[in-house]
Amino acid sequence: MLIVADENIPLLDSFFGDMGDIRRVPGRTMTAEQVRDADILLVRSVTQVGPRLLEGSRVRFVGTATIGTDHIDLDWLEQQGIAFSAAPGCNANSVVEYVLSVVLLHAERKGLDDWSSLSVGVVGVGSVGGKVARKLERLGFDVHLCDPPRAEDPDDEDAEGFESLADVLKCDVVTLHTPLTRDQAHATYHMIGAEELSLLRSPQLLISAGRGAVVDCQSLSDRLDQPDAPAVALDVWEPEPAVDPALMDKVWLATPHIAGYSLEGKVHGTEMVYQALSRYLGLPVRKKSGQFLPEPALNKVSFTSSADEADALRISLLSCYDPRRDDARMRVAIRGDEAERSKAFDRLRRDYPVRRECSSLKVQLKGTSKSLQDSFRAIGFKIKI
Ligand SMILES: NC(=O)c1ccc[n+]([C@@H]2O[C@H](COP(=O)([O-])OP(=O)(O)OC[C@H]3O[C@@H](n4cnc5c(N)ncnc54)[C@H](O)[C@@H]3O)[C@@H](O)[C@H]2O)c1
Ligand SMILES: O=C(O)[C@H](O)[C@H](O)COP(=O)(O)O
Repeated sequence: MLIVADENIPLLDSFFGDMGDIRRVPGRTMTAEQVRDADILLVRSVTQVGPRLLEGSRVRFVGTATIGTDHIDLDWLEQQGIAFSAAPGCNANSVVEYVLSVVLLHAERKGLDDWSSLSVGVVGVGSVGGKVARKLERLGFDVHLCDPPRAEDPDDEDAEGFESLADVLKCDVVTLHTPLTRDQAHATYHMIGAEELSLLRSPQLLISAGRGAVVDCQSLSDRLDQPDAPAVALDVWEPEPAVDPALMDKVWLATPHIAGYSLEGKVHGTEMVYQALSRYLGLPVRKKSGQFLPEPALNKVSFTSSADEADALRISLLSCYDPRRDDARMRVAIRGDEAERSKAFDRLRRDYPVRRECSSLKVQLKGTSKSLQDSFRAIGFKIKI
């Protein structure tokens, strides 16, 4: 069996080595020629999968080690009888930690003593947005939710209290977690356009961590030229990989589509596709991720009752993930003509440093308040009292 795989899928040999021969190819430029004799195709978000890539090939199973599926022509795969699996939720926690760190830095920049005094609007309340909302609620934030497809779904038992997009855009922070969809009810392509952007004003913060084209980035660039523009944190761009350097200069935090790039998120993505392929082939479905996610023995911090509680939370969260490091790397790397910028964007992603989630950090909280301990638990740290 021949498996053709994006070379940037981690742990290909460890997960798929016993299943067949693996041919690694660059995902961004994958060609029909490279996949023609494959039985299995494994991709990430940068490969467009549809008739142009697969017509005339032997491929019977396509797996994407990602949450998003907007790069896959799902209808065509179904018509062809080609099995498909994504990795829903694999890196949701990583995106949540990106959002929490961005909100923390925003509150700090605004000089707020209590970050949870901010109201947060979550647009798209699925796997990622739902987790963002639950964690923020546990941390005491005033959270508002917008998800019209769920609000209209009669079978969704938890679909309560959803608000309109216009109402949610009144929050201090608005964070976008919808898929990119076109030609369907509540399509999200350019959902945040000139009109919506005119409703967002300084000192509000817009975070975009779903897909770039959910925001009309030309309108965003124009809006950011105005003096009352909101602050913006962009993890996803329109277009990628050729990020517009003028837009990058105007946004507060610029990161190269890495919100989901924790080690845990990447390993779980590969494992979920491996398990789906095992089921498809009728092989035993094993869990292998644990061996690649060791407990980092050195990652321990401790605070006592004398610690400033806000500082303890801040130090711990930012020591796990500080988006300013990714922002700094991106601003240095993205330069030159379109081809150079595209290469730099992909290089930043390919060579991304190992990033562990908060659950990998052991925090000792001797003699601290119950509310601080609850906050650490809500974020996902392991705590020792
Ligand atoms: N930046 C990153 O690194 C990164 C990482 C993971 C996922 N993503 C993106 O985030 C998206 C969401 O992931 P998920 O796991 O939460 O998906 P999901 O399918 O679990 O949830 C998406 C939610 O968005 C809702 N939605 C759809 N159209 C909407 C609209 N017009 N307005 C408001 N809500 C709408 C859906 O009803 C659903 O509840 C993915 O599709 C992917 O594109 C980005
Ligand atoms: O959809 C997802 O899971 C994320 O956007 C993911 O982080 C994309 O990563 P890529 O496949 O582009 O490496």
